[in-house]
Parts: sequence; C-alpha cells; structure tokens
Amino acid sequence: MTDSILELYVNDGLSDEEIDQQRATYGPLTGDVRELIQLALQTRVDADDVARAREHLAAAREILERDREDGPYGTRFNDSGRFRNWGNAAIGLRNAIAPIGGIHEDDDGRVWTDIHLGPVYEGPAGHVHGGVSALLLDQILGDAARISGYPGMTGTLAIRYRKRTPLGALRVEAKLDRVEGRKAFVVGHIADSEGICVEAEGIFIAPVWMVQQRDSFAEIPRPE
Ligand SMILES: CCCCCCCCCCCCCC(=O)SCCNC(=O)CCNC(=O)[C@H](O)C(C)(C)COP(=O)(O)OP(=O)(O)OC[C@H]1O[C@@H](n2cnc3c(N)ncnc32)[C@H](O)[C@@H]1OP(=O)(O)O
Repeated sequence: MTDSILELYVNDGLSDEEIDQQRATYGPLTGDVRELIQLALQTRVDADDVARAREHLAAAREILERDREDGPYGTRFNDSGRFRNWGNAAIGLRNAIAPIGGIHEDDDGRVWTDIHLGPVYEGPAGHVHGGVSALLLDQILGDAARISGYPGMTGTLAIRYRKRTPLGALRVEAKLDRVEGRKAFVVGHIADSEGICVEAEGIFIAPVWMVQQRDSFAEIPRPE
C-alpha cells in the first residue's frame, strides 16, 4: 500500500448473497431517485402540490438518514473477487446521476454501451452537455483499457466534438489501440443513429501502485 487511494479499496467481507441482496435493495432506490431528478425538472404541478411532495420527500430523507455512511463509496470487494464501485459518477449502481447502466465487451476487445440520455444531461438546447460526453468517453475508454488488461488512470483525454450530440439514444464505444510501457492508448466515440458525434483518444497510465496491485490479482478486477 503505497498510495492513499488504496485506503478506499476495501475488502468488506460481504458474501455473494449479501451483495446480491444489497443490489436488490439499493438498485431500485437509485432508480426512483433518478426519476425524481427528471421530475424536478419537468413537473408542472402548482406550488401547493410541490410543497406537499416536498413533505413526502423530507419524510423519506428522515428514514434514509437513520443509518448512513459518510464520505465516498470507494471500491469494495469480497473474498470471491466481486468488485463494486457503486458510487462511480458514470456507472455506479447506487449513483442516481450515473448515466451508464452497464457495459458490453466483444471478443475483439471492443467495449460498448447503449444509453438513453434524458433532459437532465442537456447542454446546448436539446443536446448533450459536452462535459457529459467527456464523462461517458472517459469511462468507456477506461473500461476498454482495463478489460484489455491495462487498467490505468486517465492521463490525457483528447476529445473532438464533430457534430452536436442529440439527447436520446446513443452508443458509446471504445477499443484499445496500443500499449507503450505503462501507457494504454485507447480510441472511441459516441454515435447517434446517423453517425459519429464525438471522437476521443485517451492515454490511460498505470501508476506504479496500480501495477503492483494488478500483479497481485489472478485477473484484472471487473467492477459490477
Ligand atoms: C488492478 C487493481 C486496481 C485496479 C484499479 C482500476 C482503477 C481504474 C480507475 C479508473 C479511473 C477512471 C478514470 C478516471 O476518472 S481517472 C481520474 C482522472 N485522472 C487523474 O486524476 C490522474 C491524475 N494523474 C496521475 O495520477 C498521474 O499524473 C498519472 C498516473 C497520470 C501519471 O503519473 P506517473 O507518475 O505514473 O507518470 P510518470 O511521470 O512516471 O510518467 C509515465 C509515462 O507517462 C507519461 N505521462 C505522464 N503523465 C501523462 C499524462 N497526463 N498524459 C500523457 N502522458 C503522461 C510520461 O511522459 C511517461 O511516458 P514515458 O516517458 O514512459 O514514455
């Protein structure tokens, strides 16, 4: 353990059944909050109804606060090697603002996800915020590096916004291009039904602590 980030990689000793139970309990809560985020933007009910809804939300908050953690979720794992980064801003199961539901990987190392971005990800009117596109690409390019056996921190992420990205259905995909020492070069893009909107090239660098950790696992951890 040579880097303080490793203090947030914790074996919490949960059984697989307990992890499944947590998934079943907290996943739907995240889904409800996600819908609320959109409703806060779109509701047209009057002030009295908003006040009533807020009372219900306060009651829900009071229940949820009875037993809570502080600080970041970090990355947790158990003895059977199940990794959870459920707080991750792009893909975390318990993070209601995370836009990615899950990723797929093909035999050739290509990693992809189909997502639907609603109005809460808006930047230019009716279109995706450029920072959200960067978030998606950082995650999927990073996953492509990791899945290919070269996990790393984002060193550089170069993005070219080729055309506006509409809200709605999008595909994000990436593939490892090459490896030079501790650096993995990954390319990827976001596409709508008519073609590529955003292109990216990322350099993911395995810091020395990560190389040491990586070598202590039989296989590269796959967060769920
Ligand atoms: C396996 C167990 C754990 C698995 C965990 C998976 C976790 C996944 C987490 C996923 C997170 C999700 C994604 C996120 O959100 S990651 C969050 C955003 N990224 C960061 O916060 C990274 C912050 N920066 C750093 O930690 C360090 O600076 C890094 C690690 C990047 C390099 O620091 P290090 O001290 O290691 O580097 P070095 O000086 O020895 O240089 C080494 C080589 O790299 C070249 N270089 C250096 N910097 C850059 C650069 N910026 N671009 C391009 N190249 C760069 C350098 O010229 C040299 O090349 P060469 O001379 O060898 O050719």
